Amino acid sequence: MTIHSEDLQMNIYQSGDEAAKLLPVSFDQWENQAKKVLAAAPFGYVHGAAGAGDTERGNVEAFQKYKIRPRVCCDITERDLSISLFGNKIPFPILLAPIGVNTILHPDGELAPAKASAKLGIPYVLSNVSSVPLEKVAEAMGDSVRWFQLYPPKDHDLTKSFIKRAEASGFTAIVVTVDSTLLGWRETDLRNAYLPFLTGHGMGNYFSDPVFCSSLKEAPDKNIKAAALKALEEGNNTCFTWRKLDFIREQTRLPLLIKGITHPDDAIMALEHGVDGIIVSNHGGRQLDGAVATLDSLPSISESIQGKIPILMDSGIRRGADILKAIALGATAVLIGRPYAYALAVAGETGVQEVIKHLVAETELQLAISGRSSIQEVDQSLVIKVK
Ligand SMILES: Cc1cc2nc3c(=O)[nH]c(=O)nc-3n(C[C@H](O)[C@H](O)[C@H](O)COP(=O)(O)O)c2cc1C
Ligand SMILES: O=C(O)C(=O)c1ccccc1
Repeated sequence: MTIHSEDLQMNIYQSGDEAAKLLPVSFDQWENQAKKVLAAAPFGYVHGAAGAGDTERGNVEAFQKYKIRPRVCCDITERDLSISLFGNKIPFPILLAPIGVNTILHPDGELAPAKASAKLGIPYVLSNVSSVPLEKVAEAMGDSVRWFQLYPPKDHDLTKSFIKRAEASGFTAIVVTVDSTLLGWRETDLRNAYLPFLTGHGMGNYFSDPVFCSSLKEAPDKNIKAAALKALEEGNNTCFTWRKLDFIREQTRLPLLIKGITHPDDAIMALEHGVDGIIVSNHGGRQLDGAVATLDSLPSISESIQGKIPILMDSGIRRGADILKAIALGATAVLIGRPYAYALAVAGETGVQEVIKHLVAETELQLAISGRSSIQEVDQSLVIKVK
């Protein structure tokens, strides 16, 4: 999809009285509307963070330490936001982050963001804990680029089964998330006694898996809670080490990415263990409280990787300026989390498309007004650190 930022802007300006009826423009508005349409517990699940919320706040605040230093009198008539990732040309440096349990947000569940990303032409990273099984998501996406995120199960046969199913359904990369072998301390969810998996949300891939089902005493629909507890136990893979990553590496020739890296030494370990890409992430502050912001992690990780494999980044991206700063500090692309989750709750597939279109338009205008005509021209010289 081509997005003409000035046309998009002008359409909104000229909508007059209709403007009030249009979908939100800013992240804050999406969040406020999601709060209105959702019950307190599912809203709290998305909004919540670990512990005191320091990591989550820090992710957002880190962007203020860097300021864009524009150049002027550059020809910015033509703009190009496209990047190349594992042989695919992607129109904008944006992916949809893996977010599980989408049926708590919208009846279409993961089918809505999957279709939205297919229309936009950006990769969709499907969560291991999606409510809709991966085969159904693949069917809805045609040939569009999709990656599968894995919470590495303890059981090696289940691991193999998930990877084989993803390969058979046309997913073209595997993302192993390594920051969540235990669920963080999330006070909002504890207060609401709310864990959506226990009522069967987010279990699409497990409950449809022959290896998983054969490990149960009775079919998942006979005892949803028991089956969900078993799935969560598989995910509580507290003995997951680099050796287990090697096992995953051996199972697939697809590009393998590791998600949840914030230390440069771990980035080097990951490279040595054969990954093809690194996702600098702290899970949007939902796992470890008081942790380093991902933007602050980027320069040292970029330094240690030396351009050998792509570095992607998420956690706290809310605006076009954030995207440019992340790219300036070494990211090839960013993943968007909560902004699309809120838009999904408010307006389903249309909402997801809309929130991403606005982000793209803002990024393009920011790029141009800062004196660059292509994402390839964005490097460290775009920003200065001010505090
Ligand atoms: C409701 C919710 C569910 C999530 N589920 C997953 C998941 O299943 N797998 C995963 O790797 N990350 C998951 N994440 C983390 C996101 O992939 C991403 O790292 C994070 O949302 C980025 O931060 P942001 O929300 O500030 O953009 C989830 C995040 C949220 C908000
Ligand atoms: O809600 C999450 O952030 C999430 O991705 C998750 C789900 C299950 C176990 C651990 C993390």
